[in-house]
Amino acid sequence: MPFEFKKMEIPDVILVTPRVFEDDRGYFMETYKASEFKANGIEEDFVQDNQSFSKRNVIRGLHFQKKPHAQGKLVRCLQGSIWDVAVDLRENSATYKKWAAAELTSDNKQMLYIPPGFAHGFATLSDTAIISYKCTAEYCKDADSGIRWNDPEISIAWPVEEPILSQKDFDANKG
Ligand SMILES: Cc1cn([C@H]2C[C@H](O)[C@@H](COP(=O)(O)OP(=O)(O)O[C@H]3O[C@H](C)C(=O)[C@H](O)[C@H]3O)O2)c(=O)[nH]c1=O
Repeated sequence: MPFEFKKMEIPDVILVTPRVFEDDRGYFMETYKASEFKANGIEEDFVQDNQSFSKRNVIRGLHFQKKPHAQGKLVRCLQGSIWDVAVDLRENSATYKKWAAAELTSDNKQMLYIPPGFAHGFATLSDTAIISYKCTAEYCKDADSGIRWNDPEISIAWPVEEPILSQKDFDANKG
């Protein structure tokens, strides 16, 4: 089994651990396989890949796209380490406005699946971090939305105190 799938405390959020094949040259690993993922609760198809580079203490988020452009995301950290967060915004969910998080690093090679209907954000824990993530819907600027990274109703225990934010994310703080 090349992947291990572990449901988080919000069961639809899934932590995926790939099998890493190491040898004298370095390592190889599969990072996605439709048959394995579909058999383990990640049934959506992915249609767009993104990559971003962030400096220490950057928080990107919390972002989501409004229906019918809601995106699921499969996030992994290629360099450095991030603290990745999913917030359940599905109003009929038993875990509405609850959050789940995982530390994704270039060493642990773990991936977090965040389903459509969730907000996503992360904090950069290393000097720099590069993430790559697959999306189940294409970017739609008009559907782009977000909630405050430090929304008191959600109260995420961020490991960063005075984050570096984009103007968009900073302005979200003005409520
Ligand atoms: C997301 C996206 C952005 N853009 C353009 C729009 C802006 O001119 C520029 C930077 O976008 P933004 O500041 O929204 O980038 P992030 O703050 O990294 O946003 C992302 O961060 C959180 C963590 C996410 O999960 C989302 O994928 C996304 O919201 O790229 C595109 O052209 N295509 C895209 O798919």
